[in-house]
Amino acid sequence: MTELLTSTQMREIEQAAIGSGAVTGLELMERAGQGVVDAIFSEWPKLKDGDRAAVILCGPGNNGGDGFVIARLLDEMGWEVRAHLFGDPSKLPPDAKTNHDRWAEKHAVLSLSADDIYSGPRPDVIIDAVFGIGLTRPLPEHIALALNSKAKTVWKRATDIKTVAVDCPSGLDLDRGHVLTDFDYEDEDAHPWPKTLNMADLTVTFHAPKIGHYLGMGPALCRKLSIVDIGLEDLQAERAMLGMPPDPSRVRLVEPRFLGRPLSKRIWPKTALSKNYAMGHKYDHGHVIVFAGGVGRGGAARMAARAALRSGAGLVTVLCPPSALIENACHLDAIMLRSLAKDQLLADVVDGRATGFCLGPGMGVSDATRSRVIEVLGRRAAGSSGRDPVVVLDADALTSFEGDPDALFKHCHERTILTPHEGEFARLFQDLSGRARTDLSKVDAARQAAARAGCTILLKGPDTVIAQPDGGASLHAATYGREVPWLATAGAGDVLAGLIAGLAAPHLSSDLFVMTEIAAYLHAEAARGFGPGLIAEDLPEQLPQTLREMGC
Ligand SMILES: NC(=O)C1=CN([C@@H]2O[C@H](COP(=O)(O)OP(=O)(O)OC[C@H]3O[C@@H](n4cnc5c(N)ncnc54)[C@H](O)[C@@H]3O)[C@@H](O)[C@H]2O)[C@@H](O)CC1
Ligand SMILES: Nc1ncnc2c1ncn2[C@@H]1O[C@H](COP(=O)(O)OP(=O)(O)O)[C@@H](O)[C@H]1O
Ligand SMILES: [K+]
Repeated sequence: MTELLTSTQMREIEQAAIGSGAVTGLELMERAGQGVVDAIFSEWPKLKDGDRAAVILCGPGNNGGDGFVIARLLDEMGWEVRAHLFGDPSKLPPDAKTNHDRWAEKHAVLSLSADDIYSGPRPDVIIDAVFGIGLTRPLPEHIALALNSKAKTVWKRATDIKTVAVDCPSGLDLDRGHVLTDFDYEDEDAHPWPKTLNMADLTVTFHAPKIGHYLGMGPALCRKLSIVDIGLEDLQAERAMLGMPPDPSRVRLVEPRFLGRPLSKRIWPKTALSKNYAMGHKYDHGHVIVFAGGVGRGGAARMAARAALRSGAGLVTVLCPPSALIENACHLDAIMLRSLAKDQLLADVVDGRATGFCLGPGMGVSDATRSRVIEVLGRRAAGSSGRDPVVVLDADALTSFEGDPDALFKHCHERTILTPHEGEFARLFQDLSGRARTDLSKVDAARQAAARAGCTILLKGPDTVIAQPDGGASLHAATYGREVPWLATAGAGDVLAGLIAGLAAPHLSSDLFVMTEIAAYLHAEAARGFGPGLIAEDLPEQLPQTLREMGC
């Protein structure tokens, strides 16, 4: 699956399946438990050999029920199994109780505390089936201590003991990717990570990944994600393939897959790009205008301009103050250059054929930047194209509106995109910032911001969220095998702004949201292709190879 579900959506899908009579809750629990066991042997085939032992940690809900299924299945395979329960067995929900009782007929059910677990013999596998999508509040402290990844070091060769999380490492909020905690931070201001961390070697989830698997701390705690089909597939298929407008009720992952299968390179991103059109004239591919700052501050804009030209724009022009003309002329060839004095009108130097604008990188935080942004947002569709020019606002173009964001939002139109990192986002949307949004996921914060600003928002990070005002949202994840920590380098965001402008400016390109998804993907793929040691200048130069590899 390439759609990420909320806990509520997962419950609805499960309830619809049970309500239709297609399956019972008990059958789903059996498939879930079997799926976890299969995933373990697929990940570590050697565990099939020899005498093996498991510790199963079960919680008070259906996640715990999955745990008792796993305990029974491993026991039937000859494993030495110890099951621990947190909670009162008489209060377990019906299916979990059935599986608990089946286990308890023949085996002891131990209590769940660090002392009880770690005083026992060394297992090969620890199964964390304490909480899944039903977590509503921070873990009780004694459970957090029992689940602390460091606790298993009391056993020899602790790093060889595999921890497998059922649905998620317990304590992770699957809607937000936060760890709920109400005790002991190491140092709340410096790094708001909890003191005890529950990290899995493998996380097995059911039907589809949940949003929290991909946001915030999710990937660091889940480490590796396996999605198990429990037979709900036909009931809630994905609806919106990449390249098509997003389904506002879902969040899609920006990766070339659909319905669990790889998407052909002939479809995405190729068909969304204007350079598929063999007869195209350079103006058909759009003219992007990038605004540069003053003397010595033009590098950011030049990198954005180069990314715009490499990604598909037919023409790119850098506009700079007259004083910076010589500096820029020394650096630019294929990219055109014009000077624009502070009091000069844009219309004096840019004709109506400009189809894309990129403002912010290196421009300076000032009233002059604000005025230019508003002037550019006032330029609307020219001629018969019917499409407003795309306007990408990044960095200083955003910060210039700190304290008065409505002055920006009232001018934004549907071909506008704001591309903040968390710091810039907080300046425009203080109440939705990382610190403020305890009850809101990064995805919902970006959705609300997009609705407020009336335009598309790309909120950066290893978990980059793209959202539009109708709630359509996607998540580009540089995680689970696509890590590119070396992309956290000065100027990488400037390149992304230029990429979006270059991809979305052509007349024949798909809509802004779809092109922004492609930009985020290309950006990370170029960084992956180049590898460690990357600096921002390398990104535009890597693009031809990346585009070729993506079949464009
Ligand atoms: N929804 C589905 O489609 C399926 C769900 N299954 C399993 O069922 C799980 C969901 O089951 P539940 O909805 O029962 O939820 P959980 O088992 O995740 O937990 C719910 C229970 O924990 C309690 N609780 C929550 N936070 C607590 C805290 N901090 N301290 C103490 N108690 C706390 C709740 O009051 C409730 O009793 C999934 O994660 C999955 O493992 C599977 O059996 C397969 C199908
Ligand atoms: N750890 C990371 N993994 C993957 N991508 C990252 C990571 N950190 C930052 N990025 C990406 O790098 C870019 C940095 O942009 P930004 O913060 O605006 O930097 P700058 O202003 O220096 O250009 C963004 O596209 C962001 O998503
Ligand atoms: K769990």
